Amino acid sequence: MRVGIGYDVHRLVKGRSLILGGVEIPYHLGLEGHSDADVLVHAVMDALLGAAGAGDIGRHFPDTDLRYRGISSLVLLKQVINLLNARHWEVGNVDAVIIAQAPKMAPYINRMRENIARNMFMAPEQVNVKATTTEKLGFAGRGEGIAAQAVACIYQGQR
Ligand SMILES: Nc1ccn([C@@H]2O[C@H](COP(=O)(O)O)[C@@H](O)[C@H]2O)c(=O)n1
Ligand SMILES: C[C@@]1(CO)OP(=O)(O)OP(=O)(O)OC[C@H]1O
Repeated sequence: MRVGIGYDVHRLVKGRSLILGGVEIPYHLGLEGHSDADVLVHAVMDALLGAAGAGDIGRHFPDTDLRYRGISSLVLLKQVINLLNARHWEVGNVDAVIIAQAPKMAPYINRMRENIARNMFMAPEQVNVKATTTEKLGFAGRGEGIAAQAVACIYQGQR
């Protein structure tokens, strides 16, 4: 069994959609990035790749590659799972936290969890998503960006 950690930050800007865990959240700002900038899914992918000793998302999906421009991060998540499965890794569970002063994530958490689990070929019970503010401290607290952290546990499946 192995564990991995993932952390990502994206800047909040005007003129972009706010997509977290594959859910489009109504808000006057969205996250800037080459892909859909789904910071939550990025943290989950990095946790999975880290657990497998397989680098990080920047290495697998470079932001200089036009194929990834505007892509749904859930599509990339599925590719990460396929990569892990090809190395005989199965995922035990994933736990993640979104760090955002606003908007309120609670109404969307279950859909995020279901989206992430579905794209990992897992049951929703194997995925946990949480949210916290930073009590208005730091970049997240000032609403300049959103961060996410994740941990993943993987194990070698039957060959
Ligand atoms: N963007 C957010 C942040 C937090 N929540 C929920 O509120 C609870 C309390 O947050 P604190 O930062 O004050 O501890 C937290 O446990 C989440 O359930 C949220 O929905 N969206
Ligand atoms: C996901 C990728 C895919 O091109 O693009 P971004 O959305 O910019 O995300 P980031 O976390 O900055 O880096 C990983 C990128 O390679």
